[in-house]
Amino acid sequence: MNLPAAFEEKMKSLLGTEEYEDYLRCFDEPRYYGLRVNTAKISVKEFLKISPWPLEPVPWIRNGFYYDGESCHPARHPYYFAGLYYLQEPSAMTPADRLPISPGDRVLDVCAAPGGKATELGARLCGEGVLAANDLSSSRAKGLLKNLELFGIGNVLVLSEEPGKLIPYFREYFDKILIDAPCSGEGMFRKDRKMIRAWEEHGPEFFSKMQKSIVTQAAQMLRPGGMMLYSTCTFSPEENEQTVEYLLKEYPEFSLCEMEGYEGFCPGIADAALTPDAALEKTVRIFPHRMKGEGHFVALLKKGDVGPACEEFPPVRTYERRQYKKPLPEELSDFLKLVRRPLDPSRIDIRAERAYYMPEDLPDLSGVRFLRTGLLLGELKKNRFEPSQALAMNLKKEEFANTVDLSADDGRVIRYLKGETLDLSDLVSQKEKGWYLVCVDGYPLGFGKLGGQTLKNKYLPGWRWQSV
Ligand SMILES: C[S@@+](CC[C@H](N)C(=O)[O-])C[C@H]1O[C@@H](n2cnc3c(N)ncnc32)[C@H](O)[C@@H]1O
Repeated sequence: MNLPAAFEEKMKSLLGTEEYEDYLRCFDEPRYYGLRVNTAKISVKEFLKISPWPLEPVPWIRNGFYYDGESCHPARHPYYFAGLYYLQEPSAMTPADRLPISPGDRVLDVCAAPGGKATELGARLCGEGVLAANDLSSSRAKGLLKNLELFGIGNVLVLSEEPGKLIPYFREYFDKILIDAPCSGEGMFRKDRKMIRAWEEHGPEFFSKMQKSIVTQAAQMLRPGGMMLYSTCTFSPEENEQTVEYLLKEYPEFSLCEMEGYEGFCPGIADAALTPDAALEKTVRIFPHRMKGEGHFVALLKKGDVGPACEEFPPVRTYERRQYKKPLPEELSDFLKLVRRPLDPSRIDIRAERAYYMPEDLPDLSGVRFLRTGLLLGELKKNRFEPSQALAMNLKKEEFANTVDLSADDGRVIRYLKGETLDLSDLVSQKEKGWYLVCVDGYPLGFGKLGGQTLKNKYLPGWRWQSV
């Protein structure tokens, strides 16, 4: 294994020469493949009943499992297209799992693309509150939007901004913030050898400056009493303990919190800070030679309360609701009669022929670069309404009046995902027609329009199943 000499030296001083040998040995072991169940769509118990593959629990993550990536291909199964799980390296499941989220929270994921953590944060909101998922890279933010839509998360903002630009809009707005920072990726050397070359171009020093700026910007958007989780997939103290140390120095109202432990977790290294601080032992380091996952660092922090106890949780600021003032277009209200879920009409916003269902209590976002605000319900076309793929993924089967439910081994499922027209003469009568929600084993995949026992395919073309 050809590791940069400077990296080797630092790892030896971090681990000691003997343990460093254990670390090197794990480069010869196979990588781990992980799958995280989308609990917004299916419980872990139900998923285990229908899982097409043997799964082994990731012991420190409630909804995380190992699978055999050499023989199983969960990304090529209809359940993946139904958004029932996310494929994620097991250690990378830790940050979102250890940030406590309650339905109704306002949550910000500052560096969110492609959505490995944001999808879990969104699932735990259970449709209440708001998830703002941001990523500086607008091309990566497109993938983030797709993953959030696939997961069925509708109470979202997908933003693409430099975090400092967001401060005036969201000062002390969020209850929870996750910063999965851009980093030198040392923890991924074992899984992805390309990271070694990247490290040689931009190492810890480069990323540490960026991280300090991101954490201090994010700190200003957290409300007093709120919680922040900082994570990286690297080992270097400059990017881990020292970034946390910097935040604590700049914002003394923050303090480190204990998080739920696991026997393989190592405490953060107090001496790795510029001024050693025992509180840093509350942070967690994950080493690939100590447990079945790649290298990570996770720190959970709380923003101090202000003033006396009665002000501990200042009232949540509310904003004037932007309302669509005119009555809803008839074609939209007709379509919404098929949706069996209480919708608040004042949350429907129509912009440029597109209808959205907006999260509550948003600040005015004019001037922010975004890819999505709210759940895209669909498009108003000439005298008709076309529901969106995002809406199909956000609905549960029982929340739509007309459904076609196919079993995963019915060949029509893959044909539907490929964009083909389906013959449904065995399932529906001649007189049935209109919008149908197509499901696999009870989990929505997308819409189709039925007429004469034939289903016209309305699956989003950009998401179609590609033949290999
Ligand atoms: C470690 S990755 C995030 C992975 C993501 N949390 C996940 O679990 O899928 C870091 C991300 O930070 C983004 N990024 C880099 N600089 C940034 C900045 N200043 N503000 C926000 N995002 C930034 C990168 O585009 C990259 O997508």
